Amino acid sequence: MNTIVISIKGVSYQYPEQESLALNNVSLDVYKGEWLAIVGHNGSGKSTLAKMLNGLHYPSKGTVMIGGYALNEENVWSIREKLGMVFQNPDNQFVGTTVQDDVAFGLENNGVEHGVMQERVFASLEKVGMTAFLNQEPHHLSGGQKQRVAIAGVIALRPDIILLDEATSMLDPLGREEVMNTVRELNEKEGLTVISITHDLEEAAKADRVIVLNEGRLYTEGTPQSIFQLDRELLNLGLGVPFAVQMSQLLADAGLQLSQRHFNEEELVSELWTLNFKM
Ligand SMILES: Nc1ncnc2c1ncn2[C@@H]1O[C@H](COP(=O)(O)OP(=O)(O)OP(=O)(O)O)[C@@H](O)[C@H]1O
Repeated sequence: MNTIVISIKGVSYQYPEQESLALNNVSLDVYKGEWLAIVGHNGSGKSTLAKMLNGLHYPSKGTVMIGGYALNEENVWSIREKLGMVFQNPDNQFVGTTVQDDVAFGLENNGVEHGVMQERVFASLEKVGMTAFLNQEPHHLSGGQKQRVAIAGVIALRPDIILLDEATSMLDPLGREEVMNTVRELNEKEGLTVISITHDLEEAAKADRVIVLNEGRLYTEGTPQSIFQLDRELLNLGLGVPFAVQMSQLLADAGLQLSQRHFNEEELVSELWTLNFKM
């Protein structure tokens, strides 16, 4: 995991007519094949960073390199081939009248030959477990299914990096799990580099590495384990530690040693279930 696919150096960004910086001297690297979560309270700069990585904003100061290209107007289309985005609202992302038309849209725009396009559409839908819905109209799907189709549309274009900008925040718990499992498979089996921008720390717990933004600055970074140990500091930043982490800590304080620190309720319950309590 040592190849750098994104390098951000000393980046600042200021919106016109805003006094404070939306991004303030941010430096970070993203490594090939990792799953990086970027978390932060409202207004911490997450969306500004996501938009920058998609070439919608250019740094006021500093440099961004993505897949070997410097971020500038000349390279923006090459960069968008390397980095695909999935956005928050599943309903705003559809352009096709059927699932397969939708996934084919980007390929058609890129002039991919018909036979190749059909193969890629099918393969992409297979990777997200949606081949049974080829001819369905997208608006008949659940939120989680819609986001999986959106992901298929992105991976059909074969990017190296996928950026999920709050892609699960409008979904119910089942939809969230569906999307997260899909992303995990793409990350593990296909080696896709994943950046997930989220305010949900339970989701961030699934990442290899977490970056915390606060008021436009990189506050800290580390494994989910090390970030959750910040506990009260996270609360001060407006970020809640997941319930399972707090509960595991309370149980440990009360003398109940669990085999590991659990990040979600299902894992915690499945261990607690196996324990025999002496009354
Ligand atoms: N289009 C805009 N014009 C002016 N200021 C903006 C604009 N978008 C964001 N900002 C400001 O930039 C700062 C960072 O906002 P940003 O949306 O990047 O944060 P965020 O972490 O994504 O927040 P949220 O979780 O609420 O989306 C905030 O102070 C915000 O008010």
